[in-house]
Amino acid sequence: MITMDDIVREGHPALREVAKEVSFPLVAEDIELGEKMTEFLKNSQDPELAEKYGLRGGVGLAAPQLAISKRIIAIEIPSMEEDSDEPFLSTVMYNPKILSHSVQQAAIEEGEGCLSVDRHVPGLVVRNAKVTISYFDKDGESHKIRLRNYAAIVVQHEIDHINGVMFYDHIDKTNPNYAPDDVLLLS
Ligand SMILES: CNC(=O)c1cccc(C)c1Nc1nc(N2CCN(c3ccccc3Cl)CC2)nc(N2CSC[C@H]2C(=O)NC)n1
Repeated sequence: MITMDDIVREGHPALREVAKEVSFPLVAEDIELGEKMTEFLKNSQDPELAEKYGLRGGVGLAAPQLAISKRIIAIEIPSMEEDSDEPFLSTVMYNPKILSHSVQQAAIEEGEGCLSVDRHVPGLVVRNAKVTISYFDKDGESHKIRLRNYAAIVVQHEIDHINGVMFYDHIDKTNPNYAPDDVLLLS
């Protein structure tokens, strides 16, 4: 299973590379990798397992964070309703691509965290509020989905990783809390 020891931290070159597309049909290794990334995110969200294995909670993970320079991301966003067992978004995206996005921008009011960044970096990470994404699933099927708000932010954060971009690259240097007047602040 993937633990925090497998996640590379700032300074590792893989975090600043443009990752390579995967080809289809996927090799077994890339299918298994996606499954292990999803398993990590689920474990990281389980209080007992997170405690037991010392995992930081995450809702997204990109292959470059495992020093694997491939365009693979895993998203595991739990549903907002406490009682529901179904996650809001649970998927492994191969060769994800932002096809289009809204003019409207959004940011997490409390800022963003990253499993590869062992420090608190304050500031607003202003992103597109809505994005249309294309990606392939493990069977090579093509998908096109529209995401908004928190899910859109998470997917953009992970797609940044496969392009060698870190969330703090987006934070305004002179005024980290600068908010464009019509940005949607999510909390
Ligand atoms: C500096 N302030 C902050 O970090 C910050 C501060 C407050 C609120 C938010 C919302 C913040 N921001 C933020 N919180 C998260 N989590 C909240 C906790 N959660 C989680 C943790 C444990 C169990 C289950 C779960 Cl669900 C996991 C996800 N995740 C991200 N990001 C940025 S996009 C990719 C995503 C990611 O997975 N990062 C590792 N940002």
